[in-house]
Amino acid sequence: MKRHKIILYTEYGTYIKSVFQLYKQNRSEDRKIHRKRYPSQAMHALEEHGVFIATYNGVPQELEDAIFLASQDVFDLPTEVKVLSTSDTPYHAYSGKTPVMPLYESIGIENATTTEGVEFFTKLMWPSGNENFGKSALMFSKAVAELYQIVMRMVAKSYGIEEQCETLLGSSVQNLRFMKYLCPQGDGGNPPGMLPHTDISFMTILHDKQVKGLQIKTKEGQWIEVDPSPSSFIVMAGDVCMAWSNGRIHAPCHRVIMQGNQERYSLGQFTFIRGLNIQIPQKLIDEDHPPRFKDFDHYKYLHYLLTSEGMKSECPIKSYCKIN
Ligand SMILES: O=C(O)CCC(=O)C(=O)O
Ligand SMILES: [Fe+2]
Repeated sequence: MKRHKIILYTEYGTYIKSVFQLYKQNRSEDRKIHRKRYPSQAMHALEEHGVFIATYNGVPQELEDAIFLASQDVFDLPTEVKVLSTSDTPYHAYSGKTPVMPLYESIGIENATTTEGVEFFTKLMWPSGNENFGKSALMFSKAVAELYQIVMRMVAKSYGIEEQCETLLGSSVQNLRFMKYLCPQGDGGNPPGMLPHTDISFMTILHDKQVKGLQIKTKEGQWIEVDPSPSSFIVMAGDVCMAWSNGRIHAPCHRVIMQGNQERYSLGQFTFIRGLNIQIPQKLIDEDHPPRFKDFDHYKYLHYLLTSEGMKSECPIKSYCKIN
């Protein structure tokens, strides 16, 4: 089996630095924490911050170039074609330049780690085919899915729930979304690139073409700007992971603010859990941590988000399945 190197960087702003401080007493010389030595680093980062930046060598430079070319290719299509990307699942369809987020446009491939998923999308966009697009999307999605698995196995090892984790991984579906943000025009105040939110996924892995914009809110309420760098993948817990972990893992609020005069392209691989009830692992329940969430189905939760109750709720995951 191919082994990928993953380094959890801890040097991005105060946000990530505070993760570093946890380990400072054990290591004096370097600020990179290797997976073998500190498998619990991922778990701690997700509990404390809900996010960390992984430097991951599973996406070689050629694939990196190819996937951003693919992204440009899809956004260059006429709007009439892009709107053909519909979905029965909320938040999975094409979304473009809405009045609340006029700079933002996104389109996604469901089941992007499967040939069928990628072919379905490619044929919809390019009925006469686009081999380069299909190849890059599938390879990129598979590589990022591998990073997701590495992270989840690290987390599971720390919690002692390796078996349940494999079941969860077996039911994980990857949706790859291409995102594009225009630069703000004129001087009449900056419209948001993306409004503040927490993710509706189990986990999200973000990667951008090195244009700043993403900001993450700390538990203390401070917005931290994420500095993009090559090979950096932002691993972030979604609301569903928070509930699954019995509230131990934090799902951070984040947003995109466009500043400079460059368009921003980013990629998000969103993991959803299909065909398996989300259930808090027994090991994460004890006297000090009574169960805080009922079992639930991730896709039913997605549909709940569009109900009037879900839309009104300040924290839909809690209104949906929190035990009072
Ligand atoms: O473009 C980004 O970096 C963030 C996108 C995001 O937060 C989302 O799609 O949920
Ligand atoms: Fe997000």
